[in-house]
Amino acid sequence: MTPTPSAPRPVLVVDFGAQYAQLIARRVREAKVYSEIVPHTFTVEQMLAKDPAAIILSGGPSSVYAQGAPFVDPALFEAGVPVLGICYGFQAMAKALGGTVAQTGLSEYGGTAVEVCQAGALLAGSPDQQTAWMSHGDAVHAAPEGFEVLATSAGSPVAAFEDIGRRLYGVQWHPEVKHSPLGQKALENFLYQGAGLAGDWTPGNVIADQIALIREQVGDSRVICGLSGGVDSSVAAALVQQAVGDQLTCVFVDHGLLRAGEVEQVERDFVAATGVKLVVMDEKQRFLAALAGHSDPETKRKIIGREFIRAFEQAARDIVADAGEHGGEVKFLVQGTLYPDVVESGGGEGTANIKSHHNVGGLPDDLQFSLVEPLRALFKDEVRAVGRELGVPEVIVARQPFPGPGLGIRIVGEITAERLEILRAADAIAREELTKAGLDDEIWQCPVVLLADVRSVGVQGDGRTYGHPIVLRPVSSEDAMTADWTRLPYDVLAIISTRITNEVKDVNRVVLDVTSKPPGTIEWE
Ligand SMILES: Nc1ncnc2c1ncn2[C@@H]1O[C@H](COP(=O)(O)OP(=O)(O)OP(=O)(O)O)[C@@H](O)[C@H]1O
Ligand SMILES: O=c1[nH]c(=O)c2[nH+]cn([C@@H]3O[C@H](COP(=O)(O)O)[C@@H](O)[C@H]3O)c2[nH]1
Ligand SMILES: NC(=O)CC[C@H](N)C(=O)O
Ligand SMILES: [Mg+2]
Repeated sequence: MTPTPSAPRPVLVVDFGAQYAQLIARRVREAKVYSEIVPHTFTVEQMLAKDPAAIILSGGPSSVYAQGAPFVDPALFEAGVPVLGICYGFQAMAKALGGTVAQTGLSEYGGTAVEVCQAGALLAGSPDQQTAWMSHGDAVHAAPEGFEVLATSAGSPVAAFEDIGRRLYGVQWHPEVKHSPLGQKALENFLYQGAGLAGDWTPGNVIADQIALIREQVGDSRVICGLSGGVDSSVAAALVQQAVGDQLTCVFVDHGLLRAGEVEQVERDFVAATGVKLVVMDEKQRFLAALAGHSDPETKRKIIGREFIRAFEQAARDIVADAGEHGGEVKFLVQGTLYPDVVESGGGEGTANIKSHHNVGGLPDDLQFSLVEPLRALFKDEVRAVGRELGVPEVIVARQPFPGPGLGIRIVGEITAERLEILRAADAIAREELTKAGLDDEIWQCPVVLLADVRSVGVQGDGRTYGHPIVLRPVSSEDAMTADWTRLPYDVLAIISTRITNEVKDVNRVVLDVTSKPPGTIEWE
């Protein structure tokens, strides 16, 4: 498999199990510096192999002095790479370099007053007194030799420090959260002054770089793109089309797990809007047969991932056959894979496997295609920015996400044609009413889920029913890594509930999911 082309020199965020590692990476990108997350199990060599422009050590739940706590190899500080430690990362840095860290007896959670004794480079532009958002029980009591103490707070004798000569910096608080009003300023001080970075990266930079990389990777071969009509694959297809023109054919797989009206919409609107060559594969029977009898979410995801590839292989054979003797092999498969798909699938870099996204962790071992994934390093809102810059129509760029495995991961239980029909009907009603109420822009997406293995007693038309519940899962999010449930108006919920229970057979109850992510994920499987 040909590796995906490389990204620019990254600022690595080393994740010590922080709630906010993603957020740190995003804030760095907002400062126009490219950033990636790596697990703390990465060795110094593995980090340096990525040629980092700087390194940020994240917070984390452990205590640096506890047995088995993750630690920082002091060799990292000898490598000449600028480093910023945040909270746990700050404490780990202090300990590794000979400072002392202990419990203070005064934990600081939430907005905390910080006194800046000298601003130095890291806190340049900060007033003497500021509020910063803290979340810790341990504190640095003595800074390592060579460091200047920049700030203190009631519970943190050393709340920030720096060693300008060695380009090492640290803060006890969380500059990445919006509740630290001067947080972004401190991060930018680190990136621009501390690490001397230019701040000239934007998601739009990706376009020229990726077009060049795609040309280099693909040469004059034929390419297919798995196209769903969603944001990611549409933007990926637009990029590849700019790079290699009509070497590209888009392949839309109708796996029978789509929502009502979706095939028609992609066939008609997408082609009209973009002019791409599109092949539609009717693979409903293949997927249904392969999924029969399976109810475990990961098993379903792996089957769907595998069958997608089988369908792409068939499409590739068809394309070659159609082209006759003029046709070369189709060696490349373009996918609209994003950074969150990679992170959640375990990323192959030591992060936990939350769920196997069909296009990453769900790929079969015998994959023959080389993957072309120009958006693999980006978050969704960044992909939308790239799409807008490429001129992809707003109706596509602004679309709510819909997962590749579709309704297959929204039926909790075994997938059957009958259950798909029930869910498709309920989903169509929810979407219609949300659109009618003008709520589409307010929500990120609203999965509608059928609890196929659950039944409850109801009363309809004076008779007893024993039907299934439908779950509504409206969420708001910036990048799908974290989400909150959307507070939909009660009257809209009431209409949806009444219509679903009246119009969809076998459904006698509608429930609302009021869980944020974490702890719940957006989809139920
Ligand atoms: N029905 C489909 N036919 C062909 N390829 C698909 C289909 N569904 C998903 N894919 C492929 O899997 C990738 C991941 O799917 P995903 O749903 O994350 O992205 P998307 O559909 O492009 O965008 P969005 O997240 O906005 O729905 C897609 O980018 C596309 O390459
Ligand atoms: O293409 C996809 N293939 C998948 O296997 C998959 N699983 C989840 N999703 C979508 O990803 C986002 C985050 O979802 P979760 O909170 O459920 O992990 C949400 O937008 C989900 O709809 C998927 N998209
Ligand atoms: N948020 C953090 O990184 C906390 C660090 C450490 N666990 C403490 O309590 O001090
Ligand atoms: Mg999709």
